[in-house]
Amino acid sequence: MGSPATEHVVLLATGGTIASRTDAGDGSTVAADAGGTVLAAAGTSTVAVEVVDLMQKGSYLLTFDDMLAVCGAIRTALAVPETLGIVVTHGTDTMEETAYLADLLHDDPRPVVFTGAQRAADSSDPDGPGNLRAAITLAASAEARGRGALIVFDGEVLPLPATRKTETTALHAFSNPDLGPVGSVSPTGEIDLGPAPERRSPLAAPPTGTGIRVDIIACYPGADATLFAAALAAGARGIVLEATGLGNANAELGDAVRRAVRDGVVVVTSTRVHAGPVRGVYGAGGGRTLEDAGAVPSGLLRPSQVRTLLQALLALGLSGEQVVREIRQRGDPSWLHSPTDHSPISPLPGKADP
Ligand SMILES: NC(=O)C[C@H](N)C(=O)O
Repeated sequence: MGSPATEHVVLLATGGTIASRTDAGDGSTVAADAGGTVLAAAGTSTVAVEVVDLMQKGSYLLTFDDMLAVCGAIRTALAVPETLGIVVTHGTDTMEETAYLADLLHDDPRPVVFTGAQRAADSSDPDGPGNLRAAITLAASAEARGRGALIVFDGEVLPLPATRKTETTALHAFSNPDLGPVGSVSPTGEIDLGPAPERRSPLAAPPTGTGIRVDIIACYPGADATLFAAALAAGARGIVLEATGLGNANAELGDAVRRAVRDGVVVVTSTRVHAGPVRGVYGAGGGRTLEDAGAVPSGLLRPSQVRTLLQALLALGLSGEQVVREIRQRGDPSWLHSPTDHSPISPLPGKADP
């Protein structure tokens, strides 16, 4: 990579709105700037930054292999001893997926910090430069070590997992409804971080090109099993139910889940609700029925992130039993809450914790 011999931060540029401009042809907003331009917009930095252009895409266009390529580039950059930390500039739409995958695979104390923008680079008041300055500061800091991957956005530092994009246009694009932010970076670069969470052991890097299919199926009033069956027909090895409430579907989907699990498909129940755990409590097609049919409750993991985890586990070729264990452990609310002072989730009646 020809990295500088002095300590530096590596900026991995992938595109997104932070690198986007208005297309002269059709007026749409498209990723256009290389990483050097994105960095220049942030002004001079006290820390040296090496730019690596990985791709130039809106993050809504990324594939699982693209996400793995980002993780591979992180590993390559961390093989250089002078690398202090990594910044990934990324579209906000699917930052929660790539950052979570990076967090799952991260086996190094040095920080990996994802950031982006809500306003394009050619807007009159872009937010990308400020976000990038904060990300570089954090990636170069000793305070951020040992915390895996982080998202820094609009001054807030957010942990993975359970962080997701919760605003389509507001500058405060991300939140973590369950765990909250872990700290902040002020506009002048002061870092304030809470206690570092205990980390689960890292996953091995899955191979690219496996083509393993994992689909998300939404549950809603009147939903039938048509889309679930279509996913299976398309070859899905895993299905995430974006269920209602505590993780509920209906009797028809419950029957479909039972058959799919019997055929070796991993079915995970997540929820469309923003906060709180998924639990198998209700019958008649609710979460209890789904769990009895063999679905795995995702704990605090929302569909975007548990789909990423499931795809990684299946690509690693783990057994069904191992996949289920990993999902239960990595979504476990008591573990995700444990190292911080966030209030614990109150127990629910009717079903013991998994
Ligand atoms: N704000 C953004 O970055 C959204 C953009 N569409 C993306 O995800 O690439």
